[in-house]
Amino acid sequence: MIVGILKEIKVLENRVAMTPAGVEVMVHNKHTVLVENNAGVGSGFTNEEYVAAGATIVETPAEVYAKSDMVMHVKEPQPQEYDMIRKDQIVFTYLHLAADEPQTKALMKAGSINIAYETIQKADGSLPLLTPMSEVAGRMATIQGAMHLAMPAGGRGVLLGGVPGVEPATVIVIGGGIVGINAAKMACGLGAKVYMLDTNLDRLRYLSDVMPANCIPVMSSKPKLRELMAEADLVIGAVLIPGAKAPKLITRDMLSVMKKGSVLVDVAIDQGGCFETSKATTHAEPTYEVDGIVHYCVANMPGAYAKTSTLALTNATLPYAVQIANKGWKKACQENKEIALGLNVVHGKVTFEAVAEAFGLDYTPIASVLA
Ligand SMILES: NC(=O)C1=CN([C@@H]2O[C@H](COP(=O)(O)OP(=O)(O)OC[C@H]3O[C@@H](n4cnc5c(N)ncnc54)[C@H](O)[C@@H]3O)[C@@H](O)[C@H]2O)C=CC1
Ligand SMILES: CC(=O)C(=O)O
Ligand SMILES: [Mg+2]
Repeated sequence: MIVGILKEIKVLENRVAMTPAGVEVMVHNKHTVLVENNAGVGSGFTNEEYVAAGATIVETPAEVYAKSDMVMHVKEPQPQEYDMIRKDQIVFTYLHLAADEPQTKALMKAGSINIAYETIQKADGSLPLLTPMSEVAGRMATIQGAMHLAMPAGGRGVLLGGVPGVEPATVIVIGGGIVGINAAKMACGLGAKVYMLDTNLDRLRYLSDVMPANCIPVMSSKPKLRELMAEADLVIGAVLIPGAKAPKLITRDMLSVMKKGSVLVDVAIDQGGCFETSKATTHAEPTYEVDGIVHYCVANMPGAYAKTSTLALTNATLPYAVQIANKGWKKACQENKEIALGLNVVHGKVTFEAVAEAFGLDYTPIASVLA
């Protein structure tokens, strides 16, 4: 198979979908790898390193799309790429379709096979290609929240850990999954008072076992959220219903009980966001203010720490990419249910129920496209 690695074009996105080490593995499996010019530079990999690993450098994204059987990105294809995607081409990347109707329609029109990193799922419910970036984004959420609590950044001037004789800040983490536990670990380490909210009682039991004493896991409910909003200095949104649009848990009226200059970091923004007042921002202009509350809603947070993130992401994606390249998408999906669950749009049909539901489109079960 010919595998094409595209250069990321989202604002200040520095990750790349395959490292030179990954190219070596692909070439060893008898595949041809095309890498767009300078695709790896933001992550510290030169064209020469890719060539030494066996790749061919191509100049333009149009050439990558025109020649590849499977294209790999990190972030979703951008509007200027929609017309380059070919019928029957495999597109393997983060897609986050339930929050993005234009992209869903564009991929349907293209007739491509679109496999989303974020909905590939193991039998135990875990999301192996989302996990590494959730680890990065969770840790980063606390760092960004702490930075934006500084007054020059628009915040209320509270240091997360306080100092001897002065109380620490209160951090609320909504969603106690991978993003949530990583955010809370950092906030606890800095000495904040941390509440973690989740609706899954087993998860709350686990958090209660493993987290330090300054972390308080509590059952998530609207009244509890409303009560905690009044106390919060920093709120981190980290909920997920896999593949679906995020539920809006903090409504605009709830901002009125918050202290002015508090900070909301909506990590779930890639699935549409869990605060009613969230809208996606970029690393170039990451924050805006609503009713005196600072909002940070960057949809590709790990792109800012590209050297760590590219290695973490490609450790996870490569084994799946190799299976798809070795077997073709259909056999890879037939033999590995985890990959089949990544199928979101196939030959114009929406094969992920939550995406179809989000836009009132017809849903086609995966089994019928694999038959
Ligand atoms: N903005 C960015 O750059 C990035 C965003 N993300 C996003 O962060 C979000 C969280 O991802 P993960 O932590 O990996 O997911 P996860 O599946 O590990 O955790 C989600 C948690 O939310 C909980 N939950 C669901 N509904 C809830 C509710 N109503 N109230 C409270 N808790 C609820 C679940 O029980 C689960 O424990 C996803 O939308 C993911 O795509 C992940 C990485 C980077
Ligand atoms: C998961 C995701 O949206 C990201 O890594 O950018
Ligand atoms: Mg997106």
